[in-house]
Amino acid sequence: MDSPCQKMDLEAVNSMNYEQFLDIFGNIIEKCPVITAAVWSRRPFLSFCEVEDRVSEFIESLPTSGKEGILRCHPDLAGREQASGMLTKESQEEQNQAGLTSLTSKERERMMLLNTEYKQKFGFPFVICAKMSNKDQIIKELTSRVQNHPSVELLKGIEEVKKICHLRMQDILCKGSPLPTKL
Ligand SMILES: NC(=O)N[C@H]1NC(=O)NC1=O
Repeated sequence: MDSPCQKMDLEAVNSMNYEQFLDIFGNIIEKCPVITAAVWSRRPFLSFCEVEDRVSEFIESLPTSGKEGILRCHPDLAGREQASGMLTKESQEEQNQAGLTSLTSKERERMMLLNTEYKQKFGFPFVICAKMSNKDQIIKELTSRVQNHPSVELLKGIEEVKKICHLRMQDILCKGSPLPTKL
């Protein structure tokens, strides 16, 4: 379903050139603008929902290594990039909202240990839609998911990527992100 607070005009989106489309939707999948760039060719979209469907189709068409690659583009939660101010603005906002920027030193240490254990086991980072959670739930999930089989975690991680994408799309549409000046 399309977002009820949709402010951006679908016609305007359908008439964007790929640079404009990438400017606005380039980070709906964290640091994977190639996905947005591929999806642009599928215009015209009949709804904003269809943009997300095309993104999901693209992701599902990838082999395991490609899906793992998408997960690897995600920063650790409460990790090095956050500490050094290197997060994308989207990830920064998501981690803020989940309370991950105000962890106690004990919580931060626990997250770091678990993140390291998770990456060593699976070869990709733990991914969860931070905005749909809070720091306590995230630590609990991480503690539990690190026990899973790699094939389960690949599926779970990709499901979370799609949730993150959905909220990023909603955010763009609700904020009525300014259309590119070139239009
Ligand atoms: N590792 C991880 O889950 N990162 C992501 N999650 C989220 O909500 N934003 C991110 O950058």
